[in-house]
Amino acid sequence: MQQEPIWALGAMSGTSLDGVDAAMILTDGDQIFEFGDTDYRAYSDAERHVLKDALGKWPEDDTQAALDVIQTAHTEVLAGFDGAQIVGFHGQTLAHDPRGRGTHQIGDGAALAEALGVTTVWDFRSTDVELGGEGAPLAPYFHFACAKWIKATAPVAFLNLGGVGNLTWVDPNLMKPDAEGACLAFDTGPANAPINDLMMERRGLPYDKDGALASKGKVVDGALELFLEEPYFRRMPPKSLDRDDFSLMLDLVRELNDADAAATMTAMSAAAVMQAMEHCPTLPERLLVTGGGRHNPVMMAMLRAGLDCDVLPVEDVGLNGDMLEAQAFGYLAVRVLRGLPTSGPSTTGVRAAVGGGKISRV
Ligand SMILES: Nc1ncnc2c1ncn2[C@@H]1O[C@H](COP(=O)(O)OP(=O)(O)OP(=O)(O)O)[C@@H](O)[C@H]1O
Ligand SMILES: CC(=O)N[C@H]1[C@@H]2OC[C@@H](O2)[C@@H](O)[C@@H]1O[C@H](C)C(=O)O
Repeated sequence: MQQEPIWALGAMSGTSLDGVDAAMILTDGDQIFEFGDTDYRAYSDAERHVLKDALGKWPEDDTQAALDVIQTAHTEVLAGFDGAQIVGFHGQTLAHDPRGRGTHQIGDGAALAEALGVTTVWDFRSTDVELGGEGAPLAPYFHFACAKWIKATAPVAFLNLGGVGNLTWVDPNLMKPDAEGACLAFDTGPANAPINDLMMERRGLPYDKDGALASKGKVVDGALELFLEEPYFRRMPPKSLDRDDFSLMLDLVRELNDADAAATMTAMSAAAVMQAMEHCPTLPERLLVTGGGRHNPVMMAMLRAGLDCDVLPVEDVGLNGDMLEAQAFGYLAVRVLRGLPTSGPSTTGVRAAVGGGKISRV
């Protein structure tokens, strides 16, 4: 039975620890009806420091200071929205080891629900991991809805270039995202996180703005080839990564000058995407790029040079690449509320479609 669409407010704090993205979306948990207001709340340097210190920590560790930062920042930004009927609260991933210790997001959804007076869905990844899935990526079912929203009629792929990269191949001709053959999704490899680490180490800067440093360097093939020998690329999807799983990249460029190191690392992230495309059932006509990496012209040019399909920022099809993840968690919150699955065998590798997420009602 068709249910009424409701306004959901999604919030995401990503691996790059820059701040909280928040966005409204009108959905019935199946279709997207409308995108609404968005906002962003940056972390102060002190807050970012606290969060950085907590990366890699597990539930038994003391992460109270980081939790306080997450609760404060989210409450502040989300309280500025009117009309939300439900909140989707991702929280902050501190550690992700789905085949080992599990996955760990901090964020107290019950406290947030109480502070905002709005029912909140949170802890989206644990159930999937407990049932044998990767717990990530979770945006794919939302990407499927986006493919319908942009009225795609042929397979299309979404690429999120955040700290880590993730890809969703979608066949919009199927009815539901959990139908067999509708989605294939996985993390491609490192995207911006190692480049940011290099910039911090070599230049004391948070990132390579507009690929300025990479554009002055040359790609060193030997280092790139060594990188591509990493077994992750040959593992069949679904598969997922933690932010620092590829910290070895920094060692591969240790002897290179700053510009060559930046160019080579940017090429590594692009090459990881090219490897990923080989796993897709078909080469899509369009690769729609979201996340901060779409602002890096060097990375985009490398993708365009290496792929035999159109490589476009999602803005070219009317989506907001800064807010797609926040919108995704609003969309997923409505799916959880309505008992619809949020992941399945082709997105996280979980044995059967599963609806993750706790609901804290007010
Ligand atoms: N103009 C730009 N030039 C180059 N890189 C950029 C630019 N703008 C953003 N970036 C990169 O994008 C990153 C932020 O991307 P994004 O906000 O998608 O990450 P995130 O959501 O935290 O990550 P994830 O999706 O892995 O959780 C920055 O840290 C930077 O590396
Ligand atoms: C464990 C975790 O938080 N993973 C993030 C991270 O950032 C990008 C990539 O790695 C993706 O797997 C995921 O986020 C997006 C929003 C997702 O779940 O789809």
